[in-house]
Amino acid sequence: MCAMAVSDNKPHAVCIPFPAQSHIKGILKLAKLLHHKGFYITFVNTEFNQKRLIKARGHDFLYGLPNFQFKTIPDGLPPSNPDATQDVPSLCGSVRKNFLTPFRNLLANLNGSSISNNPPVTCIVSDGILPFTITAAQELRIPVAVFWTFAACGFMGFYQYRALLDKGLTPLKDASYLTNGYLDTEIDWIPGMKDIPQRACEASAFCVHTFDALEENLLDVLSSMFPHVYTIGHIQLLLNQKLRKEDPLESLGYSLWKEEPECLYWLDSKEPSSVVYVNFGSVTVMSQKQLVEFAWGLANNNHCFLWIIRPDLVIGDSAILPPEFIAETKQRGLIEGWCPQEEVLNHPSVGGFLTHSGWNSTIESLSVGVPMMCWPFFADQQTNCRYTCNEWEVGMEIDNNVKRDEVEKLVRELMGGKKGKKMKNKAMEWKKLAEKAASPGYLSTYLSKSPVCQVRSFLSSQF
Ligand SMILES: O=c1ccn([C@@H]2O[C@H](COP(=O)(O)OP(=O)(O)O[C@H]3O[C@H](CO)[C@@H](O)[C@H](O)[C@H]3O)[C@@H](O)[C@H]2O)c(=O)[nH]1
Repeated sequence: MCAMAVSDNKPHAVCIPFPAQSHIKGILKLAKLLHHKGFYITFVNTEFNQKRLIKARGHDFLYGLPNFQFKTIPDGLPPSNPDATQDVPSLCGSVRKNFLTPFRNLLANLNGSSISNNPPVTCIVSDGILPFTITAAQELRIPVAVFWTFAACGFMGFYQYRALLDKGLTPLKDASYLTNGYLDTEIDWIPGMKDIPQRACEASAFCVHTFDALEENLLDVLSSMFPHVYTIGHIQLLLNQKLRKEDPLESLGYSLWKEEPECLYWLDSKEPSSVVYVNFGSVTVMSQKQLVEFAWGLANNNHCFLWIIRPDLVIGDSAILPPEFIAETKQRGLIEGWCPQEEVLNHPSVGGFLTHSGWNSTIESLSVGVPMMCWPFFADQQTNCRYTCNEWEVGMEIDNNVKRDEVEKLVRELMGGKKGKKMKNKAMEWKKLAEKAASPGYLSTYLSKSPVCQVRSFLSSQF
């Protein structure tokens, strides 16, 4: 009688992310919260990503966590660079074709009492973009909560793609449509059920990584489309409250690349709000020419910068920075391959963030009051950028065809101009609202205001 008997009574959540960095991070954070709520957790990675996590964090990170285990499934893709993000379209194709069978087998093994060492599976917590998990949950007749690591605006953007295609509004006919006024076409229809990304409405709960003050109108629309929509708040703020420093889960990290924490010491040596932090996330790539434009844009003003250049950031080759740039900026620039981003954004020396507008980077920046310069690349990033700049008023967009003069000008504005100061004040307002949305006791205020509930009520009531 012992640990096993205690575990036996626990609800058991099988948590599965889309197999890419930001999704793994988001779902792993949610898994930690669920574990804190008393769940037994099985966390499912692809074999490829599990190897990367072990390489970046050491083998021990998989073990020694009570009631928390990692399992793997194959991704069905041919071998690729083990230190680089896999090709996203190929991954999406493989998720559709190859993931259901091994996932189903894994669930059967977890429920096969003779060989498993865990309680029976009681629910699935799945990334919103993995429809096969809904099939698996229906087969086992257990609830499935989908978690969107996108904002509500990003989700709605994806949702509109379908309608835009159906109405023939996209793709654009030719390059002249970029400049002939076509892009000002007003989108004035109300979303209809037929366009909802497939299967999401079959989930037992629909959780979004956002907070209500940020996206109130869209959340109201979403909650009229789905029966159980929950905003989770900025998940790291919840974790900060819940997990004590000595909690073994605290040390469970998320990065597929080895983090280089030395940059935090470098930041310690800088003045408050004096450093531009530059990071394009885990998927964005750029040409060598674009890299050089960013480099000279950063060099041609006097601000310090911390620039994270992933080994696979530049298309088809390793990043080559001009020696003159290195010489000119060596006193005020630091270049690393990957960093503990949230600690960097939280550092008092960071005054602005040049980002690709991935959702995690955006909400991480908003939640600590750091204004942004946005260079969106693909997917939800253009939508996030638009909201960051126009709705939340904490960002300035850089043209896709990036030029050094524009980068130089916008960095200057961001770090000390009138607009930069206004954006900083606004970012501090969002920070307070994000903290409020994650504070104890916030639930009741929220429930009385809107039908969208917080994930905490979902966690305590669903299972
Ligand atoms: O040096 C680094 C760089 C990034 N990160 C973390 O990696 C995540 C990056 O996520 P995100 O900003 O969302 O960018 P992508 O990695 O590009 O994320 C993909 O997935 C997101 C949804 O999860 C989408 O919003 C993006 O458009 C899509 O590209 C964040 O949590 C960062 O804190 C680090 O810890 N260290």
